[in-house]
Amino acid sequence: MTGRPGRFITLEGGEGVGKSTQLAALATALRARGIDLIVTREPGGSEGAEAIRRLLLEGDAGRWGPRAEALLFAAARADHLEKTILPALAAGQWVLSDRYLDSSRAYQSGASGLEDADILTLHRIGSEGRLPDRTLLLQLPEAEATRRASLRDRGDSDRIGGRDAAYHARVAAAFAQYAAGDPQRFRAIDATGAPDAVTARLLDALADLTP
Ligand SMILES: Nc1ncnc2c1ncn2[C@@H]1O[C@H](COP(=O)(O)OP(=O)(O)OP(=O)(O)O)[C@@H](O)[C@H]1O
Ligand SMILES: Cc1cn([C@H]2C[C@H](O)[C@@H](COP(=O)(O)O)O2)c(=O)[nH]c1=O
Repeated sequence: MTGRPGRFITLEGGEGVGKSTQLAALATALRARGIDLIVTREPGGSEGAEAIRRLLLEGDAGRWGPRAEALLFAAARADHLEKTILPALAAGQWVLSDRYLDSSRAYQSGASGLEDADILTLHRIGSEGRLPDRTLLLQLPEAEATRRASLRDRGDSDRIGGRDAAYHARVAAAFAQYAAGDPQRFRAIDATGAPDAVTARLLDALADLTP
């Protein structure tokens, strides 16, 4: 126990925006400021949720329809929250998560056509509607995101990352819309430029929460 409240921070964005790179850099910078934290990810972050991750991301494009996919993401999130996120917060740790609810809103609703209200209902049932204290949305121009995603995947993208450009454009537009609708929780971060410059922007966006 640190005596200070744990904070729940999520990093969101489309493919290739640099979430993994920035999560690692942010964790290092926050630890250097004396913050005790864990780094986690979705889908995954607990034993059960990692098993669901494999179901979701491996296999044929048509393995799951949009509804089954949304239910699986919600089930994985429920386990992740219960087994990993809530215990860490209760112990006073910060939790930095690579993706969370807003990815389901952007991918399964905004891009796949389910209702946002239905995704939020699944979240209420599965995860008591728990929201992050701050959501950092990394944003890149489409061409740069595509370039970085292909560097990352080297021709071997997963079931969802491999969807077409129009799908990923809808994901990016949905993220932007959700961020604009909730400026208290979201901060939109320009992810262009050198990694260190992006990390500095992320730290600025957490300045009101850091000790
Ligand atoms: N600021 C940056 N400038 C140039 N290249 C970057 C930058 N940040 C990350 N990259 C590169 O872009 C690719 C994608 O980065 P990364 O894996 O961090 O992002 P992501 O796709 O959002 O994360 P995830 O793997 O969690 O989906 C990697 O090859 C990484 O080295
Ligand atoms: C949490 C979550 C994720 N997705 C998608 C987004 C990505 O294509 C993959 C995860 O891969 P990453 O390299 O680990 O980012 O899953 C989704 O569609 N819905 C979600 O709720």
